[in-house]
Amino acid sequence: MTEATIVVDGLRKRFGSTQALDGMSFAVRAGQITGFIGPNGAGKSTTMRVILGLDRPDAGTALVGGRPYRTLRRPLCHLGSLLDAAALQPSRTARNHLLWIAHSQGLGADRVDAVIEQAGLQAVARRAAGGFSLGMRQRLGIAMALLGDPPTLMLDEPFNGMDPEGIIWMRGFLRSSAEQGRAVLVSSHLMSELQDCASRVVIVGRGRVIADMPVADLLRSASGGRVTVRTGAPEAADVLRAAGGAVTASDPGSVTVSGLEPDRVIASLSARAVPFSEVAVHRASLEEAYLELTRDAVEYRASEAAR
Ligand SMILES: Nc1ncnc2c1ncn2[C@@H]1O[C@H](COP(=O)(O)OP(=O)(O)OP(=O)(O)O)[C@@H](O)[C@H]1O
Repeated sequence: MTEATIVVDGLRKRFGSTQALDGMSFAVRAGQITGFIGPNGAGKSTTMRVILGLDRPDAGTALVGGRPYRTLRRPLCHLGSLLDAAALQPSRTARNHLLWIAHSQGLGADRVDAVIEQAGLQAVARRAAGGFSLGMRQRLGIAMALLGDPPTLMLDEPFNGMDPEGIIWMRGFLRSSAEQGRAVLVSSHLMSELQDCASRVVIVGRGRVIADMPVADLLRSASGGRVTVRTGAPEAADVLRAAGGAVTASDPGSVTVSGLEPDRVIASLSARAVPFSEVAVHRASLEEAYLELTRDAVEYRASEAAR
């Protein structure tokens, strides 16, 4: 297993009566995009702020490369982050903004030109950042995160305000960062943005981790092993039950069964000469899997609000 670059262990944080973090623990590994996903208020931003030393936890630890972020001598060379894309000095050009940060970290102008190119900002680098769209600000934030060429990136809602072209660009950027060996933690409350991009997801609700697993496993568990058979044969459901399947839906044109592999479904029907025309394995989208897992966390919030 690759070395973990961010390790969060047992974080707790209370704001007044709100328990924002309630035992948050997970690790982010090199060469992977880890999606950090949860409903509004689940504690994603607070966790990221704690990792950066911007909020102090009531309990627990957050380490970057084995050390607290605040103790790192050149932090931008360890962890690049995008937390609030709107936080800019509006009259400063994008390039000057980057030069200013680079200078404060002992980095040269060569790094500034490199990240302007990596973030696709060449055409607007000499314009005042105050006039940037949110999508352009996100790109400027990405450029800032890359200044120190860090092994780890942590991005809070980087798809916010991006147009479809920007979203595709961002996915490509995240993918190539992971391919280069970086550890990438990306928060989002939209699963669809991370589909086909994250290899692992940490799903959170109510300040703690609900699921932490490879995306492929999450999809497999959410699909529930359901198989739909297109058949008009009335005996199909009974045959599949007799083979050990649980029939979850049955209508004149099809039967849906769980607990049987597609091969077994085909073999059972064929053995009894039951005619069928199609066998389809149900694949859950990441969105469906996520909604299934976070339903309780969301309902909790809704019922709290209703009180
Ligand atoms: N500075 C603060 N003062 C008071 N409450 C806060 C503060 N920061 C966060 N909270 C509360 O802590 C909880 C977690 O918030 P957080 O922003 O970490 O969630 P999130 O998962 O990032 O949500 P979102 O998807 O909406 O950004 C929320 O109930 C929020 O209102």
